[in-house]
Amino acid sequence: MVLKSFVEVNPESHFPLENLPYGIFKSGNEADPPRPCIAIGDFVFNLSAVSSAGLFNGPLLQNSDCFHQTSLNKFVGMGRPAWKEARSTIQKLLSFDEPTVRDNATLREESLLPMNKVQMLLPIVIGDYTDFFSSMYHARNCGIMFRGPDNAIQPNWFNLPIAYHGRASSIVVSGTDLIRPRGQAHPVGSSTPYFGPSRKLDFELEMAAVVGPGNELGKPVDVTEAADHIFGLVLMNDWSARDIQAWEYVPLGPFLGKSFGTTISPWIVTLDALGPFSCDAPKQEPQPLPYLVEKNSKNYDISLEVRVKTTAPEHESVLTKSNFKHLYWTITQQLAHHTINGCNLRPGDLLGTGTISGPEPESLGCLLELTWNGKNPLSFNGLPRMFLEDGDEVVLTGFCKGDGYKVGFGTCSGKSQETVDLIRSNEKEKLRMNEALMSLLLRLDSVPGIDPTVREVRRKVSRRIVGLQEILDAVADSRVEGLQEMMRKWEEVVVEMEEGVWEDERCRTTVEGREMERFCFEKFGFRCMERFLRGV
Ligand SMILES: O=C(O)/C=C/C(=O)CC(=O)CC(=O)O
Ligand SMILES: [Ca+2]
Ligand SMILES: [Mg+2]
Repeated sequence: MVLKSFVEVNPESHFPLENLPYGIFKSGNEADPPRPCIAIGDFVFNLSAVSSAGLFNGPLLQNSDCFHQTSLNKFVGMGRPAWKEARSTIQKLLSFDEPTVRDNATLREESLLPMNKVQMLLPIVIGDYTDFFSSMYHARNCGIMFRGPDNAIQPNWFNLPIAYHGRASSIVVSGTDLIRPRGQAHPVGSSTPYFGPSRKLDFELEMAAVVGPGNELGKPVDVTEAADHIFGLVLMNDWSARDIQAWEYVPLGPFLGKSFGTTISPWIVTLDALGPFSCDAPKQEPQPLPYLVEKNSKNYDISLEVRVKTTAPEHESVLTKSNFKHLYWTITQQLAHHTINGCNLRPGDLLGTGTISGPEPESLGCLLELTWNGKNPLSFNGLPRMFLEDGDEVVLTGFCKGDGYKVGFGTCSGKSQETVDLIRSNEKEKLRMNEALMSLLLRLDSVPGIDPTVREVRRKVSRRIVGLQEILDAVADSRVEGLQEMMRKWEEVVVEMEEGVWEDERCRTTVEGREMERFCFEKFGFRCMERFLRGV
């Protein structure tokens, strides 16, 4: 039976009375501090206001200040009895027949705020973040790509949940722009590594467990009690720069290829809300060692989807549809394994599942797999596409399907920032690009040009570099116009110059022309500059 709230909830909404996910919101009023809330339909329910009104009257919460905090850490650290008490109070207060909030106009106005009028922040202060590698399909695909089919999955993978220690400081909430990372890479077939913006920016469809009560240093959590240490789940995108990652990860694992950004959804859906959607986890063969054996090994049936919105007007593609139930290692096994050496977890720590790929080609959880490391481009709006470009917005979503309702996570989205936007907002970025153009001119000077054809090419390339400097200045100076207008003008100027200067076949076919192209790609790596320099 569908629970009914006095707050109207559309059947397609991710946030009915059965869900009640937790977040931290900031109201439009500058003076109001961030506060805990839950989502109900299109509203947030301010738990600080509810607590101030004395409505959390159970034994664990009535004298607690856990809802007057700027993060959920204190509440999640209180453990399952407090979570259950809060859930039952909130569910009652919001139910259709309960007059306490429904019929109190002042309290209603204070506690129920339209979601589109508030800003959602990171729900927790994340002290530590670990990312697992728990989908067998993902592990196998990566293994085939990197090591070939004969030893795709390393022998340890079936015996323990593999993970790496991630970077907590760069975890951001959905809606935060991402800056394309720069780093070292070493393309196959090249003799030297280069430095520049990543050419293989990727997303990873993941979910992550939010740790509730932690454990004392030296005291592992038993796998049968691990669920009591998990408050809930969020959607997570572990952005990955595949070129940087491939060059750096042997022998100590991922480092700068992943630590530049990780996005999570603002809503934490509790394990209590997910309970009705639990399902059997895959059978594990060989049976793991006793400390990882669960009597009931549970996953959750959560449908997941990734869409990408490109800068082409209104262009959106669904890239993949997967499901949380495909994970081989459960979140409780992950947590038990994490603590088995005595390592202590703390409230608010985040445990990523790893990329959640399924068995079908349509259920792969990252572009690395979907394009087979760039070998099989996808088609975006009719154009071939291997990895993410500036301005692409990646949107993860996920929900459980109940009978007449959904228990969902909302969205987890992030956009790789447009370079023009960066130039305008960041003086250092403009300087960096100017320096790159200057060094390009210097380098051009060192290309010998005795042959008249080469001299001619050099002259044309240097004119184009000067043209680029002018464009850069124009973009940076023109602060009054909107971004859209700026983009339109930028593209127009680029096209104009392409037509005017780069019409000569020789520029594209000479060694110098190709050298310039490679150099600019490494230095800038962004779409319009590349196209401009390539003249295509
Ligand atoms: O199988 C390998 O050698 C490496 C695999 C990966 O690094 C995959 C990866 O990006 C890990 C992740 O899903 O975060
Ligand atoms: Ca990952
Ligand atoms: Mg990442």
